[in-house]
Amino acid sequence: MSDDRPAPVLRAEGLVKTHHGEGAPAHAVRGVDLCVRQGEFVAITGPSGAGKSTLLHLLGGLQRPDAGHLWLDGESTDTYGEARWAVERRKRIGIVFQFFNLVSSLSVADNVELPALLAGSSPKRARTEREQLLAELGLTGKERSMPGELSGGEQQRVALARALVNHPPLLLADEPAGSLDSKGTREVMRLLSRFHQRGQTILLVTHDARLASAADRVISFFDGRIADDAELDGGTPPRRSGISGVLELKD
Ligand SMILES: Nc1ncnc2c1ncn2[C@@H]1O[C@H](COP(=O)(O)OP(=O)(O)OP(=O)(O)O)[C@@H](O)[C@H]1O
Repeated sequence: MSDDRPAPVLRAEGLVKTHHGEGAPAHAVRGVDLCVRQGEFVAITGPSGAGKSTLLHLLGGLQRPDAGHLWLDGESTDTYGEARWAVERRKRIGIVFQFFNLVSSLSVADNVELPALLAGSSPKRARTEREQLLAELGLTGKERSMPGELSGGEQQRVALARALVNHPPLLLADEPAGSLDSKGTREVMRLLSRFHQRGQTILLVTHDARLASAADRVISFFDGRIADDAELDGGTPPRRSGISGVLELKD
């Protein structure tokens, strides 16, 4: 049977992650199957402690699953170690976090250019990419500023520029508006929507259902599992596996 849907950018099967802290083990991700296709804007929403951030960390290779498999652009990540993950992430996955995670000792320009240089871009190319992105994100003139001199909203826009400078096929965003005021929140969501409209594949984690409504597919995450998966804006709804809440999206 032919399948004319866009190719999967990311596919996960049977992901499991338990955190072993001081108290009882936290079963943060209990078996997740997921497929994100090129051009999708997917929001993962759910209550605090549901396991959303852990799932995003697994999908971005920032943590390793206890069980399960993950493919990026159809390529298995099973054999990736830390170093390989760092290389692949630089090329394939941009990540923005709630608290920006900019390098405080580097200027705005250097924060944005660094991942491009690490990925092998020439200084000229890194500079051109940085200039274009900062202009697009309304940050022209802030190049020489240090992150601590910027508002939260501006810092998150710098983080967005840094995440996108290598044109990664996938953007992961973990509560990107979680530490912003309502103006900063609107701005970040507007920018995510704009990049999505241009074809950027985005996976957004948020506890805020209003922010999730900017996406075209919303996954409800509860107690380490996918409880619901819904297309908001037409398209073919993903297949569901019923009450277990675990998606079955085999290609
Ligand atoms: N590094 C860790 N060590 C121990 N337990 C952890 C760790 N990270 C997360 N947890 C636990 O795993 C569970 C899921 O946490 P996670 O941060 O993934 O949820 P979340 O849905 O993103 O929550 P929030 O919306 O509050 O960020 C929680 O019980 C949390 O306390």
